[in-house]
Amino acid sequence: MSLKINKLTGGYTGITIIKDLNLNIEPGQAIGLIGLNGAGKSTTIKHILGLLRMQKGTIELNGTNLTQNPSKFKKMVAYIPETPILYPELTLKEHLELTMLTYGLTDIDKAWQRAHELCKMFRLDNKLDWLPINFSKGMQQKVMLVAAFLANPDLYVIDEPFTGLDPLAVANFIDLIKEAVKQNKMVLMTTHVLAEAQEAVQKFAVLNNGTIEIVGSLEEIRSFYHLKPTDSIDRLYKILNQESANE
Ligand SMILES: Nc1ncnc2c1ncn2[C@@H]1O[C@H](COP(=O)(O)OP(=O)(O)OP(=O)(O)O)[C@@H](O)[C@H]1O
Repeated sequence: MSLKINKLTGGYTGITIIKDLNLNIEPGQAIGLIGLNGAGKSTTIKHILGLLRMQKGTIELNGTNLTQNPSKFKKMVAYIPETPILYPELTLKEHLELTMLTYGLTDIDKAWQRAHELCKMFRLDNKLDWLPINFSKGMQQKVMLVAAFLANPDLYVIDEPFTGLDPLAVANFIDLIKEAVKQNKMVLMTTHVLAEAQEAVQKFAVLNNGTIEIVGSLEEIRSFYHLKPTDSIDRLYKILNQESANE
């Protein structure tokens, strides 16, 4: 049981963005993927979601190879995008029903009990008949969260989780990630908000020049990039910027 990305090389037609990227996530591990704008965080995520064709390398989740068995692989993954993706013609209730169907949740009573708990947590419990057009951006994001945690997959892939959520929702979200980690789930989240992310993840992976330069705690990363104890962690981005300018 684990996510294993081995020597991934990929990107877009005619453009290589990711080069020989290796990353492992073990059960019960949450990793923050960090790097400058344009470093390739979203591109890496798109590869894990099977949305881009790899040029080289392999991606395996719990022994299932993404290229060889994409449908089995994708059922073990829930994606929480930065910009919510909802069906305009489906109500919140119908989105949740669709999630139950897609992820094969067979115990419907138990699934609805969990759905109600999650909706209550994000103050959506009296909005089951609402359509996405009636929701604010933050509320739409919460619908994505409810659906993902209802799906209860082995791997959560989360893009910039904290933008647009109120502090109460951020705290609830972090609690849900911690709970998932306790249940041996895996989490990969991209973020620029290191302080909040640090509450949810144990380690960060630094993406630079198309590859992962180091995976470690913020302390280990500080030491890897020779940051002084008095330096703010934001200085890391200045160093990465200089490194990519020298490439
Ligand atoms: N559809 C696309 N076609 C071609 N190039 C793309 C496409 N999407 C992104 N890129 C390029 O891929 C590189 C990595 O972009 P990506 O979106 O993965 O960065 P990121 O690390 O997620 O950045 P940010 O922090 O700004 O979200 C950039 O140079 C970008 O211009």
